[in-house]
Amino acid sequence: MPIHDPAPATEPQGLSSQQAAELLARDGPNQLPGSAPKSTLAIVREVLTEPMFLMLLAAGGIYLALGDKGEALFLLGFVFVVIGITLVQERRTQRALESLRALSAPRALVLRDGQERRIAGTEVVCGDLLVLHEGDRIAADARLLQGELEVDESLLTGESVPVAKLAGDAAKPDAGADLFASTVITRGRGLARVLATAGRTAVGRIGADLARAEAPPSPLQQRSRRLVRGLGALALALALAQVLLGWWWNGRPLLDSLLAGIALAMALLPEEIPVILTVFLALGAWRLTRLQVLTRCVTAVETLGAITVLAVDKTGTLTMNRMAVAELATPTGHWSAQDAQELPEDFHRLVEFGMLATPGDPFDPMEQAIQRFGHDWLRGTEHVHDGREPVFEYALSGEILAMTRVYASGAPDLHLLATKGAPEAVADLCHLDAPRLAAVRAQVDALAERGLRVLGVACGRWTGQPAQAWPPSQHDFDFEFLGLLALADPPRPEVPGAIAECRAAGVRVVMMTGDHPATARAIARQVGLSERPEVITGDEIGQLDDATLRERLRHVDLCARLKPEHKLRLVQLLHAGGEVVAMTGDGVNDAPALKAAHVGIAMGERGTDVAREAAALVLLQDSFAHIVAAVAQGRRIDDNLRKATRFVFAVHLPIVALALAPTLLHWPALLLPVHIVLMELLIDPACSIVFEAEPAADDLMQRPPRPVDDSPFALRALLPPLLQGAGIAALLLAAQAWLQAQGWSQAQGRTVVFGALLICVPLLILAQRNPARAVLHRGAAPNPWLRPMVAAVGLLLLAVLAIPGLRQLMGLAEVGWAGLAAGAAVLALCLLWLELLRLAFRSSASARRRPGYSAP
Ligand SMILES: Nc1ncnc2c1ncn2[C@@H]1O[C@H](COP(=O)(O)OP(=O)(O)OP(=O)(O)O)[C@@H](O)[C@H]1O
Ligand SMILES: [Cu+]
Repeated sequence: MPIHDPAPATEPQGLSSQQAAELLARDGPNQLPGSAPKSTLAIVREVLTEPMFLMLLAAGGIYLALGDKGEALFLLGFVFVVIGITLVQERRTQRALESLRALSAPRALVLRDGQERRIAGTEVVCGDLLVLHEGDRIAADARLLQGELEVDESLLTGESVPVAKLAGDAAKPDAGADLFASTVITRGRGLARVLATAGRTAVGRIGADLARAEAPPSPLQQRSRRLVRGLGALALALALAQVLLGWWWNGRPLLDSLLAGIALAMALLPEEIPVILTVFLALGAWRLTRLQVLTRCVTAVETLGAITVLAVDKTGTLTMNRMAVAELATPTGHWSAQDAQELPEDFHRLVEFGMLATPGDPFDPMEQAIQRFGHDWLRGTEHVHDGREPVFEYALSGEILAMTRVYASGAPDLHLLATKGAPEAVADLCHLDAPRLAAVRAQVDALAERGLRVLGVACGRWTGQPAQAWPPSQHDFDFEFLGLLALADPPRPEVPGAIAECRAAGVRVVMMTGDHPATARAIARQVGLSERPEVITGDEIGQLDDATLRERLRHVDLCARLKPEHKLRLVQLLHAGGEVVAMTGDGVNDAPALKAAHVGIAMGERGTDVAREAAALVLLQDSFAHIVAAVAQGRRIDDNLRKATRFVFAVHLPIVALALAPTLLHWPALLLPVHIVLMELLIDPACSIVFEAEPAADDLMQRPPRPVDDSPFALRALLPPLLQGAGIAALLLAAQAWLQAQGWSQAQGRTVVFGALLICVPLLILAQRNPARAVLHRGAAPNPWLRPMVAAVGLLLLAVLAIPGLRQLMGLAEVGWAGLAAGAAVLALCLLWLELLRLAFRSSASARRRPGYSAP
């Protein structure tokens, strides 16, 4: 093996875009079969098996049997309306989910026309050159041509130990250079040529189902399922009671009683609840994409609103990740780039070895900054060694925060070493004596205090037999300490505002960084993250037991020099302490912590595939402000979910009461199936469209996070709407009784009651909006769907009152001005009841409100 680097013959070009397009057309997209979107047919089939639909059919059938063709046609006509609404809703939801899936589909970095290009994984074709980095999921079967990799192939082999891959020949089969689609690179970089795509890959052949396993149901989903099951059973029992009571007790014909039972069951079935959940979360996720936040796990949308701790890394999230070397320090001197005209000779060796310790064409912005700096300030000197490749490399590891590159020299058994890394680690490698160590520490602190990221640089020589066995550790060399490179990375301008917003919202922000404590503290001060200067480091964390660490965590917002396993432990401890934790991360090693957090957030721009796949959310633009905006969006969705749930309960109670009470009171039937179907037709879109579009409350980010286990289905949450509904039911029943006593016909009474009930739908929508405002108050941010909803109710009412055929079909009668007056009076009383309830609950709520948020 030659010691001197064989210069690459030509720069690899990759395919041309035209070749790639032709190959794509010939071979088809690089996609494993499976996961096709739901077809219209499947949706229709789903609708056809829904209880609501079956009951509509049954009711229509009974009307036919009774010889009431008009009613039968009317109900069967609704069947189509119901299918239509469901289809539209499903399509909306599906579209939202599909656009998410398309965005989160795997991507690949390829060389095309000689340029690196990031394309969708499905567009990779045979012959493409893949540029591979640590943390990538390989897009297709390929052969490694350049570089060295370690790959996790557990997906194929079940073997969890990473496999080493060495560059091989593109033409010859070579097991050591073969890469397989869907396996993950855990270390290294490389260039590989694609050999097979789609179903022709190794995974494709074994038919592995890589579609992400469905996430387990969230607590909210579990609760809603339990509720739906309970209400369903109740509906069945009450409907049965209704039939039997009507038949035996009231002596009505069986078919009539059956109709009444079906009507009651329709009113009771809580089919809106699951619809609300799916629609709100799916559309919520879709709305988040507009904030450049991609949702990989839809239930995270709901958890976002309950976040109490936001654990963020520093570089790229709080800062711009736009690094530049700002200052240099050697044991004897200090240099600052500001106002400098030239770089004195004394600093040349420091910069030269800083560059030698860095790949020539680096991926890491920090390393790019070092190369850029060197090229700017050492231009024309003999210290720049472009194109010189090391013969061996020691990578950065958890144990030693430094990396060494080994170069061949002119002499056959002499090698030059260049090292850079965390200053402590480099000083340690150089075995500095106590006074020199103290001097370096003072220099590091002074630089870090200004928010700079500090790296130590050292050089070394090694005389030994090359290429046979390299010493196992960097500690086996002798190094000479050259000095410090200090890099500036300015804070993002939007971060201080976003952090203030978090504080107002009762969300604690904790910094978890791998950087030096003093740098962490300085950046935290610059962005206003914490007034508490205390920093806890990874080493300290390693020495504390869980109880002590949890106690410390209450008072410390800054965690520095963390390794990934520390991050995992911190997240778990916060979790165990009752916090709801969102955490950002980007590296391969961050994946476990991202999974452990309630909401793992991967940084899309610099994040690895592995981090993305472990996270629930992916930021398409790495900015802290987007996270905070997403939290606000999560809170809004949670609010609206609660409003819609309250509405469902409030509006169904009067319907149920008006269907059930007449049987118990020996009255003739008041609400018929047609009425109930008409009501349901209004309720469905009210839930899934009007409430979904409800704008955020003004105090959304000024109140503490909701408790995690605060269920929207708890009795405490449902008491106000149940009382609203009960009051309205009582008023409507009283109206019917009073009108009958005044000698109005049964149909006239029903007309007044049904008309009032219709108008109560928009009233009840308004009543769920903001308890701080009167029911009829116009909110500051209007809901675009409110007017159409009110108009629809008005038109419907007008139609059933004014069109004689329709009126007769619905069992209604002309009521005249007296009827209108009676209806208006009932509605006024309903409104009064809603207002009284609102005021009562508001004062009890403000008495109960917790005294502000106190940091745990
Ligand atoms: N390419 C590198 N070469 C040498 N040292 C490095 C390199 N990358 C990181 N280090 C050292 O390792 C330390 C930890 O790096 P790490 O990448 O874990 O930080 P981080 O978690 O990215 O920090 P942050 O939270 O700011 O994003 C750095 O402070 C630096 O001293
Ligand atoms: Cu309903």
